[in-house]
Amino acid sequence: MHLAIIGYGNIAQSVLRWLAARPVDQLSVLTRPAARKRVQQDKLLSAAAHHVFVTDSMDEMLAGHPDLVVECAGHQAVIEYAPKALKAGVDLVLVSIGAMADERLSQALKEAAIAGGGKLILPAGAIGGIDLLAALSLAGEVAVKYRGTKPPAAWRGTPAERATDLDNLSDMQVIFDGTARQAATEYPRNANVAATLALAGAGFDATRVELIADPAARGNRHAYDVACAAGRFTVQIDNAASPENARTSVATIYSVAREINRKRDPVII
Ligand SMILES: NC(=O)C1=CN([C@@H]2O[C@H](COP(=O)(O)OP(=O)(O)OC[C@H]3O[C@@H](n4cnc5c(N)ncnc54)[C@H](O)[C@@H]3O)[C@@H](O)[C@H]2O)C=CC1
Ligand SMILES: O=C([O-])CC(=O)C(=O)O
Repeated sequence: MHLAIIGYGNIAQSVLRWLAARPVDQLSVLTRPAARKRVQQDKLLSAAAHHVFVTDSMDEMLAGHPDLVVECAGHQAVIEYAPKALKAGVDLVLVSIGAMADERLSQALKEAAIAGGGKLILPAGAIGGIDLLAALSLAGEVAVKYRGTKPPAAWRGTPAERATDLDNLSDMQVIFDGTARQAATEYPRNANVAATLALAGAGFDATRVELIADPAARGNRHAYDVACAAGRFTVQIDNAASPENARTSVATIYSVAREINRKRDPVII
């Protein structure tokens, strides 16, 4: 298998650490130009694959004909690179799924997938139960309410800083109440789960979202309720935060790992 990864941050490096136990044949990594030399020297790469290529050019990456591209670099990188990969006919795992809240970008990605033949794969990321939600939403209208809770530090550098004094919170506080579209747009590094639920279920405008800063939180809690004619269910996960990026839950890393296995294994679940 030839795996290509866009970005070389917490998720990318953690996935490569996991790959060392079962390396891929070829690995291409797309970094920012300033990081390319440093990344080339990282021993994680040679442990994760038999042949390694590091580049800062998407065209160069696609010229190697990867079997699967995994984007884990953020919403701006989705705009820059995702349509190109799909147009080239390569399957793409979109980790920064909240970028799909932009209708024009979402439409452009679908059109690129149709034109090129690459599949746009939307992973479960930090949440679970997406299989059931997507199935039930085929049976009729679903009502979905999501609550995302993280420690105050995970909300630094976001609009939550204007809503509350993150450094002096003594109790949990709702820092956002609105739609999944607003949440994914205003919190691009913290509300991808809201977008995942919206895409699997009721859509970006009907999915209700609360984001909460909680000084007592030890990790990232994602909880949601689903109600529809075919049934009701509730999911709650208390995710451990990634050591390298407290905003990102460890489950996200293994959701990417699962998508890599789904591409290379004969039996998939
Ligand atoms: N679907 C889900 O449930 C989740 C999705 N995410 C998404 O995954 C993204 C990555 O998460 P982490 O790895 O924890 O973040 P990170 O900040 O540790 O790593 C992102 C890396 O991408 C690089 N990058 C950014 N723009 C780039 C570009 N144009 N070209 C090449 N490299 C670029 C950065 O330099 C950085 O090294 C987040 O920004 C978030 O949008 C994160 C958590 C959960
Ligand atoms: O990793 C998580 O806990 C979820 C996250 O950041 C997001 O939804 O963007």
